Amino acid sequence: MSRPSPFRLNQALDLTPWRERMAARGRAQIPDVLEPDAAKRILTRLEMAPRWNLAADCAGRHVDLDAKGMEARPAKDRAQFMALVHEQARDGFGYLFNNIPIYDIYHNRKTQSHPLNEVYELLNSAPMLELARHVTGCDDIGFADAQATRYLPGHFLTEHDDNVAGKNRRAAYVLSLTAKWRPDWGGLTLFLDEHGCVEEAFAPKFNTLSIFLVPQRHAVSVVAPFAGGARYSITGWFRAGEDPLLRRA
Ligand SMILES: O=C(O)CCC(=O)C(=O)O
Ligand SMILES: [Fe+2]
Repeated sequence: MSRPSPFRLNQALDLTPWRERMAARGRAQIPDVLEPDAAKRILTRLEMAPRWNLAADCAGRHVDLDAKGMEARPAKDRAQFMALVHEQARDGFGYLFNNIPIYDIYHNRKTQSHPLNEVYELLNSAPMLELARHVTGCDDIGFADAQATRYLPGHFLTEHDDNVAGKNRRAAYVLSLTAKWRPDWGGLTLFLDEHGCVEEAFAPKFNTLSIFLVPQRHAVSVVAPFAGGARYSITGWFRAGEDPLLRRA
């Protein structure tokens, strides 16, 4: 028997404007998406998480390091690592941010009591998937994958379009849980047109759900050295069909 979810959508949400915005522009930023208490409790779980990975593209290779372990490395090693990450980002696809792989953790039998499993369940709850189908018009959305992300000063994600063959990603989402943010701290989700101009930017905002259709060119601008906090989100994709990992024995 499944447990009742501790996290619920805001029952008073009117999705009409966001569905219209999505139809017109392929993206929408929905405020107050969860019950406020739910958003606060998820943020607390992220703030208390004992381990964050440092995810990066280092010389063209994806690496997942232990964020705290990296901080403890000699300055020379860190500088060498950063030089490779920056070189990759300059003209290619690059990224540097902290993450917790919620989807993988949920599907790993060894971590059945992980505090973020309920976040996977929220994203895959009937009301959330119904919201995603309703707002995007993609009726075949059947599940969501998810990771928690934390962008600290210097973190970024360069331009890409989220399109990966075989993943059936219909729409990307970013559930922002950043309690206090200023757009001049960076960390903006930038949407780019075919000329490389910024069409629109979504700033982190507590308890908002950004949804945008795949494929679509976008980037996360670098977080400023003077940012007054961390940019916390749950991000992933609403995907067509059944979650392939639910078919385990
Ligand atoms: O965090 C964001 O605003 C966007 C994240 C993103 O584009 C991605 O993970 O592919
Ligand atoms: Fe993306």
